[in-house]
Amino acid sequence: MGNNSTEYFSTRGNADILDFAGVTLTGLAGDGGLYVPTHWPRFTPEQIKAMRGLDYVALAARVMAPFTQGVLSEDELQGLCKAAYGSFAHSAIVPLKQLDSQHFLLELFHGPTLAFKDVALQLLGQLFERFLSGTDKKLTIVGATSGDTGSAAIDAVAGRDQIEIFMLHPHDRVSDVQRRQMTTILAPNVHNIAIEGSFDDAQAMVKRMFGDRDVNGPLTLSAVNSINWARLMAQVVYYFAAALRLGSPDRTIAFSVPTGNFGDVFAGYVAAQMGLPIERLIVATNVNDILHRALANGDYSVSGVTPTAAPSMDIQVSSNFERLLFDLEGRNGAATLARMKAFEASGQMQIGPEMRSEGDIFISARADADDMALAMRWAYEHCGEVLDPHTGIALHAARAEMIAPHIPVVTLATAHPAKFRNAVERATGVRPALPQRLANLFEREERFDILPGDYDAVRDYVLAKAVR
Ligand SMILES: Cc1ncc(COP(=O)(O)O)c(C=O)c1O
Ligand SMILES: N[C@@H](CCOP(=O)(O)O)C(=O)O
Repeated sequence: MGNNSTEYFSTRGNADILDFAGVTLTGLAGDGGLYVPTHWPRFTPEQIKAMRGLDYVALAARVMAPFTQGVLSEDELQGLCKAAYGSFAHSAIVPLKQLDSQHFLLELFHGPTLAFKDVALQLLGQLFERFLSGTDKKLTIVGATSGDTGSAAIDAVAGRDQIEIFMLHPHDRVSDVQRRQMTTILAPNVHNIAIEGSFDDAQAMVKRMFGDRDVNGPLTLSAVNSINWARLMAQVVYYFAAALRLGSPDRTIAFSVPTGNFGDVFAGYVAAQMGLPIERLIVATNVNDILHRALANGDYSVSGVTPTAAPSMDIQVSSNFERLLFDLEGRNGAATLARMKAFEASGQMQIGPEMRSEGDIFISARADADDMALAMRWAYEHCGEVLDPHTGIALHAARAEMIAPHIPVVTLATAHPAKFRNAVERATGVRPALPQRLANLFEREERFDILPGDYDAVRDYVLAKAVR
């Protein structure tokens, strides 16, 4: 690690300190915690003003450079971002649309797999290539998906020589388009596993494999989920992009974010720590509302996962909430470790009012099926916009929360509506067509294995199939 490298430590305080290349390749910290930079870098208002007019690639490199210091220069980052975002179907990469006098949509779904995950995962694919090339290292990626991370990660690494990927999704709980986007990629380094269980079960198995010496020893594991710091870092950029277009830093902005694993909205929190004037981050959940309960009244208690029409948000245990808890605990690793261990044992955690008030940039709202459908209908009938269900939930929250009328509220549009054609048709009467690049998706051959929701079965499968 170079002397001036940005350093990363674990939220649980008991893992190796790494530089940017180290955290990117490692994924989950050795003590089970999540890596974060040892301090949040901060831009002055003048530095943010100087970002006005940069195109997305140049902006991305400028915003991310403080996190890659000592490992990648801003110029090197620009080269990687250019390669990553070349496959996006919109020249603005993340176009911003106005809905009414206060509300805006930030479209994050113009990447190859039609969800916001591409913004980070296309870059992560480039980063892996950069850090592995010239070495004889081989990475085995184990990931869990409730529908979108899976295809975006597979697209980013399919066919790469030094990487093999095992992606777990909950059987029959993702949309047919989402499943086919993963299971029709037949590259030999891609393994799709449908597990009998929920996304939470899949995510727990993935984390357990990282700590299992019988797996993470013979294999060198890495992560594509948002437990990997590089994922979040790339997502910080679009908060800057939207806010700059709306007049930041001279104006404060609110964002409404459809939330499941707390990664996307945590990236907004990071943008605020870096000096972007964010008025509020609205955490929008579906009926799997643990985050809404936690932020509204301190009750972070797990209940069963209910399948909904917004399946990518059918999550209860939100990985990145630990990164927020770490900050709310005053960045105290021992306190965070004790809190997380107690939660893992009991499935319950109380967050006191003083601690919640430290995180008062967040507000939250929960949308049920009717709220979601009404918001989707409003967007279609009043603005001519066909939204996917996840975006519908965030738009419901954006309109329900009382944000002062002079503050623009940007709803993150996280997926293309065609990924959820049946739910969109039920809500709006419109059946969105698949974009040209996926037009023959339903004619392609699928390949995946179905496994019981049992850790040993999944671990044995990975060990048997992985090429060492
Ligand atoms: C379309 C869509 N919207 C929202 C979310 C929730 O994002 P996060 O898990 O980062 O909170 C997901 C899943 O990550 C998703 O796929
Ligand atoms: N909603 C996600 C769940 C995984 O979240 P991640 O951001 O941690 O990868 C999905 O679509 O897979």
